[in-house]
Amino acid sequence: MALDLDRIFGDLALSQRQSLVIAVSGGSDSLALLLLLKNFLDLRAPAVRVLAVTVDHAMRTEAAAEAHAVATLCQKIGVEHRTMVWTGDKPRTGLIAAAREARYRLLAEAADNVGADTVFIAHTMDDQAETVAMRARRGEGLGLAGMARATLYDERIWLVRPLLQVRRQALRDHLAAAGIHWIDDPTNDNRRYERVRVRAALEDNEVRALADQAARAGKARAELGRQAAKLIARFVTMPARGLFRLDPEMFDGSNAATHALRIFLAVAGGTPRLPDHDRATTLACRLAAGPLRVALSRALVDARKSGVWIRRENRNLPVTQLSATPTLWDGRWRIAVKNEAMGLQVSACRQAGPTADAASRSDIPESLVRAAFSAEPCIFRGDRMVGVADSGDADALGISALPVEALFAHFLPEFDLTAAQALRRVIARHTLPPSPWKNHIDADA
Ligand SMILES: Nc1ncnc2c1ncn2[C@@H]1O[C@H](COP(=O)(O)OP(=O)(O)OP(=O)(O)O)[C@@H](O)[C@H]1O
Repeated sequence: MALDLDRIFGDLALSQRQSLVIAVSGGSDSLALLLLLKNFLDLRAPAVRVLAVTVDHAMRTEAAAEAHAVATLCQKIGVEHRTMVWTGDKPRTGLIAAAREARYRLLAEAADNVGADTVFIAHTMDDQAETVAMRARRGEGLGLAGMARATLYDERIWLVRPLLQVRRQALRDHLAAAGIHWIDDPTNDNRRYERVRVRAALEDNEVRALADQAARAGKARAELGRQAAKLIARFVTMPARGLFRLDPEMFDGSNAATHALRIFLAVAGGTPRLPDHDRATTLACRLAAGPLRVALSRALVDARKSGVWIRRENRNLPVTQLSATPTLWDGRWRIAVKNEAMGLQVSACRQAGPTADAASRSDIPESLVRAAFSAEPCIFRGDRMVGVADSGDADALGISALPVEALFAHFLPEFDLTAAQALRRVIARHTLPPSPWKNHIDADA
């Protein structure tokens, strides 16, 4: 059966983009994506510039020749190609995860170089089914949504997966019909990997069922995010540095209220994952009942008459030497210094600071403003405090400090975008780029 290009790509907002990157390993899936995308653009958006990128992880000797084979094919079909090599030392443990991290970094770098905000990757329905099966085995609730059809990388580049509804065999048939050979990655047969074992155990008819289940779970998660975004817009504020106020009215027993609570616990605590679902649900119920003070997932929740207040728990705050390469401090701030030789560190302020504005408002408890401030980042030289990390004093020393939300900063699946945008309005950060899928319903719509 011929693959329907409009069905695969038709809902993507491509024509207003000047350039796109496509990640091509040389395997069947990404080669097929390359041909299909090229055909689609020739028909529907011929002005868009396409750059195919192959990452050579410098881990197998054949990799350079494989990248070269992709380059040759690209030349034949009139697509620009670039090989990006992962240079530098490889870690002894966690090599696969490090390679993946390096791959996305290099793909994003290639995209930056051509002014593209979109990188196409070729995950298929088979990959999706395997992902969901693996996550189900580990008991990950929200993970059952699988991979999103678009994921925002480092707050700026969309990783787009247009083939999540296409079977791998259909792609191979397409390549065979075009007389194109692909590379078989030997790790695909190595039973040491969980994914390979899961793949082998999946019956053919289970693949579609699991992918459909993932699509339904993805929709449900997006809906939960939209409901939570509405609650966030209505009930959440950040009246002082590092201090969130959730209106007690928000806690109406809904899943959306629990979801919003989990988001702010993660953001205040600087964690890359949402806190445990069941513990957060219990907490949301207790918050509706009355005053309470409890720590969960590095965040401290203080429920008073004046509101439900959330801030970073004042424990285990790191002390980090500053360098020219930005460090993620406490999962909450990205901080760098131009001149490493100055010997500056960042650690928690630990003292009352210039927060008089907020504290002078009678409805904001001053003790909480001070407590929240003391867990914010300050710059130190030895024992002497130089200033708050994002103050003019620090700026004058060549320090750059940007708040980040570890929860959403690195990989943000499209189904969490609406909630992330609502959060960013609360903390007054610029909004994130809209999904490249035209039919995404965002909070702004
Ligand atoms: N070496 C590479 N160079 C360029 N693109 C690659 C490379 N390896 C993988 N990709 C891209 O990523 C897609 C997914 O590849 P693969 O399934 O091997 O990665 P993965 O490790 O499972 O990815 P993830 O960890 O994101 O699920 C490929 O179809 C291709 O688009």
